[in-house]
Amino acid sequence: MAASSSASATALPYLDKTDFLKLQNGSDIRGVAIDGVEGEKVNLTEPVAEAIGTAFAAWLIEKKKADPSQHLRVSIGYDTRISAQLLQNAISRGLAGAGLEFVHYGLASTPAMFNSTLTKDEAFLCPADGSIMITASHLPFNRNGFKFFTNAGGLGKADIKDILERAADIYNQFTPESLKNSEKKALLSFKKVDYMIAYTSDLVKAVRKASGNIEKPLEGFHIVVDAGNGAGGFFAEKVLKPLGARTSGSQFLEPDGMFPNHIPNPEDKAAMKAITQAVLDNKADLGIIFDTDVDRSAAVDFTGREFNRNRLIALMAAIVLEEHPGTTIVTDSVTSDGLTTFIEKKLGGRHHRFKRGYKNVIDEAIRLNSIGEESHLAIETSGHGALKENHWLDDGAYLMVKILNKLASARASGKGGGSKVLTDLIEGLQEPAFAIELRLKINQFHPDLKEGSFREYGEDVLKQLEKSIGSDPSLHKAPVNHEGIRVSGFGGWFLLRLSLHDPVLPLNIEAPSNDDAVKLGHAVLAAVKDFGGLDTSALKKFVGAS
Ligand SMILES: O=P(O)(O)OC[C@H]1O[C@H](O)[C@H](O)[C@@H](O)[C@@H]1O
Repeated sequence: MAASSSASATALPYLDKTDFLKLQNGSDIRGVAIDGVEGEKVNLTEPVAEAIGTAFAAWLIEKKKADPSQHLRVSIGYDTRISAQLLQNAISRGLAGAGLEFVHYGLASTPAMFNSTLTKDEAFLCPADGSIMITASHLPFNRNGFKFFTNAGGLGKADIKDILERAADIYNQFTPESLKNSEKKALLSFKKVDYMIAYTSDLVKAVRKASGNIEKPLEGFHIVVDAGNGAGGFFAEKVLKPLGARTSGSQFLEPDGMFPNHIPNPEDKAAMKAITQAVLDNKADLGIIFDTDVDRSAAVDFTGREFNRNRLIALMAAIVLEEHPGTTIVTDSVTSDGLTTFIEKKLGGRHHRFKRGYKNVIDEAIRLNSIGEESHLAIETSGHGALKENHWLDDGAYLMVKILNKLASARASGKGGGSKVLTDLIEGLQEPAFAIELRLKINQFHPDLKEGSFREYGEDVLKQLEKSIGSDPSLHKAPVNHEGIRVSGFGGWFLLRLSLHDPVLPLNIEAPSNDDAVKLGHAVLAAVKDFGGLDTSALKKFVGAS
């Protein structure tokens, strides 16, 4: 392990609970880990990360009702961000200081880290009692953060708040001696394994099994991967090649935390354009793209048609509903009306449109199963997706495995090669001619906001919108809606809701034409225009009122 800079610290700057709570991002921790962006001060320092490590240890000991002699084991992995190793070493010191064992996995994916809590194999020092992924997903290079797992899944919002509150107390009790002591302990207990071997071999086995135990079920397929210089490069080498696929033309597989080619994010237009181009240039059968830490993915068929957002959900729903007829597909709130029709009328399933947030969607699917409604797939337009058969693990790589299974089994049953089998699966999906997302910022410093509570202010905006559409006969509020205000009209719909993390009201509009979308935009603008703390400039520009 690298030497610590924190251990030489004499006095750390005082930080209170609020400083720590600012690092919470829903069910993740995220902050600025290194300098390099003007105006963005580092707040995820090494001592802060060390305190978070100790706090997670305390949380885990309580959760597992472990006694101190048990030495719980925690696996730690990271994506390609340049601050990864510093944070890994700091959080390891925090765990070691609290008497826990830790195992470094090095470059890994978020789903692999969760998987390490389920794997039963002492050769890989598994199962881990807890697991930490160091990642900030698709955010810029200077950010980083942590996701935590136990075998019960990813930690939720309340757990993260608890850990950050504990971390604030721990941080303020650090002394030069205690920091030195945890560094010594960490050096003594350092262990490293290449867990990605275990994880990728599970993925390979899954595809072989689905094809009827053929060793190279993807022989003859040409599949290109775009990892955007994130952690997903392993998929070409360690999954596709052993299965027999040709992967030439794959791009940006090398780890580079400056992300020099494009943002690793299947929701990003430039990223999707890059993989589409790679498919067409290489005349490949299929393209696969991942986000930085591989919990999100998307694909591209041989004609360059993107399987992302609603189309990815439609494709996954078609695959899952073949295996589990009638099952419920849980999705996020910004999915299209056409997707509902497709899932319910064409595939014979039920579409349960829930809230935004991958954890919300997964937890809802688990809840439905617990009350007797069968659900096998929880998936977001963002490319996050989890299947019941895969322990509800939020795993972009496993979504792609399901697609590969389909290719391999179609070929094995003589239905031909290529990815047309996938394209055919979503035939009949109606897509809106026009779709847009506008993000309306709430100015937290505006005098209209009482004590800066943007949530309350956002709720007031939503209430006003609800009132206003009630008096417009061309607009109809969705009878069932779990988040924000969803309204149909002019052949389309809009949804205004509070962002999960930011002082923002995202507005999604889908309509048969730009003109219809503008009419829906006008309806929203008319309702919210008097809210001085809401920045409606993007909406005004869209409807041509600026
Ligand atoms: O509410 P928003 O700001 O649009 O963000 C919502 C999104 O945030 C993160 O990216 C989560 O990983 C997604 O699961 C979630 O859907």
